[in-house]
Amino acid sequence: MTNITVLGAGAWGTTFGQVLADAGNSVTMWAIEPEIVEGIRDHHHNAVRLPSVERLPENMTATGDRAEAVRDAEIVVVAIAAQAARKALADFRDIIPAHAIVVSLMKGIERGTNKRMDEVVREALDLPENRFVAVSGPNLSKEIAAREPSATVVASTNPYAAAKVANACSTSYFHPFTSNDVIGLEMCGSLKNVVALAVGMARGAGYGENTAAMIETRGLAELTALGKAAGADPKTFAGLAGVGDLIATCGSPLSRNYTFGANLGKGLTVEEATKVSNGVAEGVPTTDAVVALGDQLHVPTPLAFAMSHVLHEGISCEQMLGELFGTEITAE
Ligand SMILES: NC(=O)C1=CN([C@@H]2O[C@H](COP(=O)(O)OP(=O)(O)OC[C@H]3O[C@@H](n4cnc5c(N)ncnc54)[C@H](OP(=O)(O)O)[C@@H]3O)[C@@H](O)[C@H]2O)C=CC1
Ligand SMILES: O=C(CO)COP(=O)(O)O
Repeated sequence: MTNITVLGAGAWGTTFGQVLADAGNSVTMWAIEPEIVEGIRDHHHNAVRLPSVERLPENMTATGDRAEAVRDAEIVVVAIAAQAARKALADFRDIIPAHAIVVSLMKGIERGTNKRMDEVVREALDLPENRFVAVSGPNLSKEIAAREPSATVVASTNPYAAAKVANACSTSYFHPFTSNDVIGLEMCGSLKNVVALAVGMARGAGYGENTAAMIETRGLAELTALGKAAGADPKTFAGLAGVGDLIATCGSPLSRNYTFGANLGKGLTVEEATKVSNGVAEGVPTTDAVVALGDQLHVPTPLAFAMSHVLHEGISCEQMLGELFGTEITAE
């Protein structure tokens, strides 16, 4: 049994907490909102973020006190909305135990700095590379919360840390694979959200399978090119964290990014789609960061560029699709 603390009791943080508890660990959730803390601690229920689970495991508790949350942690899992992570983690910088492994579940690129979450977490906590682990894959929280069979990828440049975290989250229904490609994992998880926005938009506008397949495949080419330029292993993009997560996220209304895009395709404004979103749609702020990262790495990002015009200028789905390809015919 390992003492594990999860920072952020959102839909995925709480679900992953349940996975860790099911695997036999002692799990402490940390959340800001007293209502969420009391719900998990006193009633084993997160009515705000994960109402579909009636009773969370007994070996799962919660606190709003930062020092108490991490005091005995051997593993600290971060599941905070990506754009808020740096600021939220600053308060934990001096209190996380010296040898604890820190795991990021987040899928986003920081707007303004264009940094991946491995970079943000390590900078915010002053964490050495060998204590950082990323987890990413086709992991729609509601399905895993219902204990439906799923797999994920656990990546670290330190094989011992990856193995420790993989063992800690292995259950009969949740199967972790390990990898050493942290950059690839981060790029896949973040960029697929932008692709899901575009696919959702096309679906919301009424288009079918061909259009969805076109966006997903061109999106995969875009995220692979950008990932390679950032230093990722191209093999990662063909795996669970790449194609796997694209299939899950671009194909399900359980995805907040897909749903956000679908609402845009149905004619809602960005403000209206934000209001009805059930949790964070990371692709929205990440879109600008992907365009900026593309400029920085000299990689064309037509899909992210077109989606940034949707988000900032309100262009239609037809216009967005029109922007994906120039008039010139090129080799695939
Ligand atoms: N849901 C899913 O299926 C999956 C999600 N992910 C990724 O995991 C991350 C978290 O997602 P998820 O839990 O679903 O999102 P939710 O929208 O359900 O929750 C977001 C979490 O971030 C916290 N948060 C937001 N702002 C702050 C802040 N300033 N300080 C501290 N905490 C803050 C929220 O706290 P509060 O509740 O108090 O607002 C909440 O715990 C995202 O990056 C997402 O892409 C990855 C795989 C699957
Ligand atoms: O990352 C996810 C599934 O793997 C969840 O997607 P959303 O954040 O769009 O809900």
